[in-house]
Amino acid sequence: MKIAACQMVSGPDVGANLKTARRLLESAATQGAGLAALPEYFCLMGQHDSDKLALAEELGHGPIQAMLSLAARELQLWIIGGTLPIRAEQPGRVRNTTLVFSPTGDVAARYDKIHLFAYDNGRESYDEARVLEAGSQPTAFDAGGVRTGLSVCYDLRFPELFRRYNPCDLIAVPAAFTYTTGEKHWELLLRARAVENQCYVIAPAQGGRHENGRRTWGHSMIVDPWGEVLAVLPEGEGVVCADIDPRRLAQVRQQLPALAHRKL
Ligand SMILES: NC(=O)CCC(=O)C(=O)O
Repeated sequence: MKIAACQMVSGPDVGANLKTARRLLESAATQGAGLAALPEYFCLMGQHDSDKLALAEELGHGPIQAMLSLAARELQLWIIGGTLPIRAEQPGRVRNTTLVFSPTGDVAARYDKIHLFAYDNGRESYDEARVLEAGSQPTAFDAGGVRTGLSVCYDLRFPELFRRYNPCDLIAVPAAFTYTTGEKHWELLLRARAVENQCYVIAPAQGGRHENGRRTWGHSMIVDPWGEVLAVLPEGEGVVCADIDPRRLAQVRQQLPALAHRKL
C-alpha cells in the first residue's frame, strides 16, 4: 500500500484549514495512496490553547468529522485524522484526538493523546495540560491488512507506548513539533522508534511559521523498518508518499530478529 503524510501550516481560520486538508488528501489519492495522514492540530493553530474549547466536537458529530468522513468515502482512502478536539469529561478541557476513517467513511479507530507536552526554555513555553485531558488507551487498527498503531507528537518520546503496538507494520505520529525541539530530536526519535520496533513510521507534521507566531519544525517523514528515511518534506504545505512493503518488514525481522529476542 502507498501511504501519504500531509504537511500543513495551519492557522486560526478553521474553514481554510479544512479546505487545505481536503486539497492535500485529494493530492494523496491522486498520487495513488491508500492511506493518508494529517498532522496534529490540522484544523486549528489558534492564538490561545483555549481556542480549542470552542471547536470541540462530540464524537460522531460536527463539521471536522463530516469533512474527514466524506473525504475518506469520496477518495476511497484510509484517513488518519491528525488530531481534532473532542469534548472531554472534565469541563474546560478537550481531548486531543486522532480519528481514523475507513474508505466507507466510518470511524475505524480513536486515539486520545496520552502524553501532554510541556516545555519552557525561558523564551518559548507550552503546557498542554492547561486545556487538554490526557488519554490512557494505546490504540491500533487494521488498514486493509496494514496493522497500524497510533500516537501523537510528544508521545514520540515515550518508547514504552510504541512497544505496546508490537508487532505492527506501521506506527503513525501526527505532530506539531516545535522548531526548537524538532531541529534536535525529531528525525532521531522517529528513526529510533522505527528501528527498535522494526516497522514503518509515518509522521505528518505542521511545518512553518503560523499566524499565531509559533514556528513548527515540519519535516514530515516516512521511515522504513531499517531506519531509512523514505520521504521527507522540510517546510510548507505538501504531501510525501512511500510504499509499505511487507517483504521489507519480513526481511528486516528475519535478518535481525531483535523483536524475537526481547526479554523484558
Ligand atoms: N505538540 C507537541 O506535542 C509538541 C511536542 C514537541 O515539540 C516535542 O519536542 O516533544
